[in-house]
Amino acid sequence: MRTDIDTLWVFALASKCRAFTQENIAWSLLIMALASLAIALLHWAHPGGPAWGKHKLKKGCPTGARPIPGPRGLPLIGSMNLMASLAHHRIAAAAETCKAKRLMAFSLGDTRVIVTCNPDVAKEILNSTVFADRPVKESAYRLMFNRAIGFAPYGVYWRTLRRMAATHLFCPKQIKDTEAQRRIIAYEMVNMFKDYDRSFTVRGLLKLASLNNMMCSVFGREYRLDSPNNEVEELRGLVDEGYDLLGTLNWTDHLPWLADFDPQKIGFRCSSLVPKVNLFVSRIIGEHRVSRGGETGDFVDVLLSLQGPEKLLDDDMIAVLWEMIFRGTDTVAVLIEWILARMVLHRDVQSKVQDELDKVVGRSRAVAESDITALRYLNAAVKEVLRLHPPGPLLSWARLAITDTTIDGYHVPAGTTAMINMWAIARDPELWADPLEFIPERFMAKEGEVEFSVLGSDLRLAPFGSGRRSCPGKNLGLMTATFWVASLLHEFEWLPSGDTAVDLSEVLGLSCEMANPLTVKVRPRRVK
Ligand code: HEM
Repeated sequence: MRTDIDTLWVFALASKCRAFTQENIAWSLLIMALASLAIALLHWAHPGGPAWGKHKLKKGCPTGARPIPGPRGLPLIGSMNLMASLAHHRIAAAAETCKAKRLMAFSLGDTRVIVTCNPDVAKEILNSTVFADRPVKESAYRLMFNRAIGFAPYGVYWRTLRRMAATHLFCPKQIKDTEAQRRIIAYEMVNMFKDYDRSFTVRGLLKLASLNNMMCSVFGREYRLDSPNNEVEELRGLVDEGYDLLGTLNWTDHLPWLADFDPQKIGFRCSSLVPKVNLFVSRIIGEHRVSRGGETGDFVDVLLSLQGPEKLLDDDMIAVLWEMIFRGTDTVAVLIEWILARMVLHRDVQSKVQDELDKVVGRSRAVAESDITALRYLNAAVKEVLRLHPPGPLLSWARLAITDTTIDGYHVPAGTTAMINMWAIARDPELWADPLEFIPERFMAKEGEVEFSVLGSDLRLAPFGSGRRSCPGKNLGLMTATFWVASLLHEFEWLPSGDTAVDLSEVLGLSCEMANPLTVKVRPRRVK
């Protein structure tokens, strides 16, 4: 408002001054417009586009620094189009065209981005302390994720949260202690699928099962899959809305001059979601406060029991709990749907998994989590699905350079966003034989060989990321998905639906899921 008034004064004074004739003002405006255009073109002419050009003009570059190759995109907005739909495909194609698979630069409006489709460079980025931060994302901040692990700035607070979650939610003992709840949910899923005598879609039930599982670990709430519940329905709605908001490319993150207009209504939607989340989670925290007798059962109890410097404010606690529910729900369900789709498509692989289940478990009892290590072929099939369909093809959340650094011999300035195209790496013909074929056998270690780990040590396939900010829920997520798939394949033969073929098209939001939900029929194979 103040600037508007100041501008009016300038124009009022100018109109009194002879030099400011209408003609002169028009000329000045034209010259200013041409100068802005020239600057925009100068920025845009730099490899990687306007954000890189702008930085070079403002801050310069160390002498002898080569520019990182990459598309220029359009003046001002750069390569926003790369992030439109299926960004992992578009970025891989651009890297191929620019011969910049190792490292490519591009601009998203004012944001400088680097991306790699190479495992060595990915390792350099993910394992460097310089890239231990996350880029600012309006929706993440508005949805409180900057107070939770995922978007907390790298530092003492983030480290405290990671340590706490590692000790009380993700450590092997805690995962073992929550086995019973996953077994009960597997049992409920089996019973529900058994009742379907026609073809059906699996997605809804898988998401509900994952949500119930997280509700139990985090909030200590136990719900039945077969009886609808208002609380679960409400949370499902909140998670879906949050997922949509975080998964949408927000133009104002990259074009700050758009922020006041909120053209995609993301700010508005976040503002109406946050009070609902606050109310929901505070209610559960309140109930725990009343019923606590000093014992630590679920994750809310753990957070409430923290004392001294670790003690969290209520708002921080809400953020941490909401993030766990949020992150733990869809990733697991999305992965299971892809695995089942591949099993329906590749019936020979499905039969091999079932033969192995019959050998290791037999048909007289249900699968237990303790069987999973011995199910080597099933584990190989899960890895092969993670290779072809990583739930986060760009590793979901990018990284941010805290200081200037050098990556693959190129100078990368502080404040640059880094992405890893895990999808492209996992399909690279130079790294994988017949990369588009579904061959679980490639992950079967031969005598004397070490099993391939997908947990972040080998960047040819690291669907949970790597380094300091890798996924803390990877063991829990992988165990849950593998165990539930083992149970579902042990109990049923999975068949195509008849009228709807399995369609492997993808849609990318925060996770990459099947564009057309999997529709199947099942035939029970374990007679009790
Ligand atoms: C199939 C299941 C899952 C997949 C594929 C997955 C994938 C990922 C990926 C790619 C990242 C980013 C890693 C990086 O920047 O290097 C991440 C981060 C994260 N994940 Fe997972 N995730 C899964 C399950 C879970 C579960 C079950 C939880 C919790 C209950 C969880 C909680 C988190 C959190 C809190 C972060 C942020 C870590 C940080 O910034 O320090 N994830 N996940």
